Amino acid sequence: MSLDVHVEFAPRGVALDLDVPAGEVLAVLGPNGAGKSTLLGLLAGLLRPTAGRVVLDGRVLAGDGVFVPPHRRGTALLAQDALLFPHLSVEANVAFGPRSTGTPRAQALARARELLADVGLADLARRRPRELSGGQAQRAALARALATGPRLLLLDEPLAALDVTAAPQVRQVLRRVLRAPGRSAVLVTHDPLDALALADRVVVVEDGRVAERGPVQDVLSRPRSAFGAQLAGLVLLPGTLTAGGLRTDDGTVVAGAVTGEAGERGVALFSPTAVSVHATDPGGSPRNRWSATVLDVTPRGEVVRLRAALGGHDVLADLTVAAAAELDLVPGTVVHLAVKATAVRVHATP
Ligand SMILES: Nc1ncnc2c1ncn2[C@@H]1O[C@H](COP(=O)(O)OP(=O)(O)OP(=O)(O)O)[C@@H](O)[C@H]1O
Repeated sequence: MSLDVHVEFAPRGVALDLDVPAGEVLAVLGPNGAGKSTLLGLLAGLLRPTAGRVVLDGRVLAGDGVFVPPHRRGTALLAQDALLFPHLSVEANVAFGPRSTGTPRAQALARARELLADVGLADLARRRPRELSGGQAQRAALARALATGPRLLLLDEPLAALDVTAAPQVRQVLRRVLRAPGRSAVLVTHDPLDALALADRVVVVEDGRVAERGPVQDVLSRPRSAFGAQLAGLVLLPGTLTAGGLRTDDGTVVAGAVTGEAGERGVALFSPTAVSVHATDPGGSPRNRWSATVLDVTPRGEVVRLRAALGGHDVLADLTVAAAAELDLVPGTVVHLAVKATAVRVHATP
């Protein structure tokens, strides 16, 4: 599967160019109203482009006078809310798509149970949707989306409606499902962690246009667009997961809350506001204490942003102007950075 998109939707000022090579997951990030949902609508066949084309695997889905309706596109959409049929059991919800395209009942149910097992819901197959938690319902909706055997999965903020305990579980399930061979997807999200954990590449959409694109870690660590820069409020340290965090390739040990298995590649991520800066090793409770070399200092409104080299990586820290004045932050100075382990998220990446 490969997706080639060059579309306009004039009523909303949207004109987007993007492609998804076979087997890749593309994250679409951008501010409110940028055109992300419009893009998914154009891909799913809910909106008809005013110009341009959507081509999936060499087949024109929209454009050149062609408009393939949603149910014939080979795409499946997973929305923020699970939207399960309330009167059907979970397994009947999952079997619904295959049944409606003529798959015999027994076969559709068998496939539904397999998919429910894949998303960790084998034991809940006979329940009604109202008897599921939000995270379980979203996993059932994912199984239902997969049941039609889509060539392209479209995910619209799939974790946004979930609470802080359910989101990591569903993110893990999504990660496994999206990494299955040959699976391609477009994932609209607000959360850079979703992009890091689930996607190969990212496009940042602003004002209906692609503002930047590239591998997720590149865009998030060296953003060029305004929205990307907003996300770049984050520090990203790539490395290998350990039981309690991550070790970078140059040996920095980072403690944090880990999602994933020791030995997997991943990133540690934290906010520059979580970093405290000291002239001498502060000792004490924060579990992450590193020495780093000052690269530069930039005023940013109320705070001063310090960029320092930690091994081969840049770390950012936001300090008050008073704190910055007390420290001698000239380039080349060695400073001590401290970050509480509770402020650090470590996640496996594709
Ligand atoms: N149903 C609609 N009718 C008319 N205009 C719309 C409609 N939905 C969205 N728009 C407009 O189209 C533009 C793109 O909106 P879209 O919903 O695609 O953005 P988005 O990036 O998905 O935003 P969000 O992150 O808030 O969901 C915005 O200017 C929006 O106001």
